Amino acid sequence: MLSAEEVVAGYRRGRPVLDGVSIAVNEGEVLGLAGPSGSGKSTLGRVLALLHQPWSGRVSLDGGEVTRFRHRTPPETRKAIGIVFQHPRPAVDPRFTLRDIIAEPLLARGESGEIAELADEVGLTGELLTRRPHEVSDGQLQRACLARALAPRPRYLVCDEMTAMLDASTTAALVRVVDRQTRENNTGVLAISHDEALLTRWADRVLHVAELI
Ligand SMILES: Nc1ncnc2c1ncn2[C@@H]1O[C@H](COP(=O)(O)OP(=O)(O)OP(=O)(O)O)[C@@H](O)[C@H]1O
Repeated sequence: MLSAEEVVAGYRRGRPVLDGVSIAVNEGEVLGLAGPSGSGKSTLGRVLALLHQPWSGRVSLDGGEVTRFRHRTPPETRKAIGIVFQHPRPAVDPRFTLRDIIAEPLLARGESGEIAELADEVGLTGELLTRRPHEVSDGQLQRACLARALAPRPRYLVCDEMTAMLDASTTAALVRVVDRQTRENNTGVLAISHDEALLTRWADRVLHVAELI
């Protein structure tokens, strides 16, 4: 289980965005997180992915506290929690090919054999892998970002408005990829979206940020 307990977090002193929020994502489930713009969904996703350190409260992985920035946690913890953002372009190095983008987390561990398999999993064909970000669409780049997030085979995946920029067919394709991960690898997913209809179709259960206090 990946959980946040009584988290207080924000960006400006004395103005918490999350004020005593608790949430738990179970293995093998898609938990939807809904709420209006500005309600703190992304902040909570970043707290769970260890990219935003809370002022107080805890983040726990299987009951063990991991409340630290990613770079200060052991590699197993970093590997266990992946994240995909709404906007793929700022999330990638524009000089890299899609293949290099997907390979990045694997090369660090000396494993490159899985790249073709991952690319196939997210629906990227061979020739596309040789292109750089400016030569592909947002949807194709987001597929690469999803493959990169899945490369370390994370046990939990935060999808922060992952499909908000994408057309209906790419949205459906990426949701299917994440669903397969959930079923086959028992990955726990936090699906963040302002689109309640999408969450109703996709998630096993849906929570609203306002309910978490
Ligand atoms: N990097 C930041 N610096 C300062 N304030 C921020 C930062 N990121 C978010 N905020 C503020 O924190 C509040 C919550 O933002 P957050 O992005 O977590 O909400 P959200 O529910 O995900 O909204 P959206 O769907 O619009 O992204 C907002 O008032 C936002 O302006």
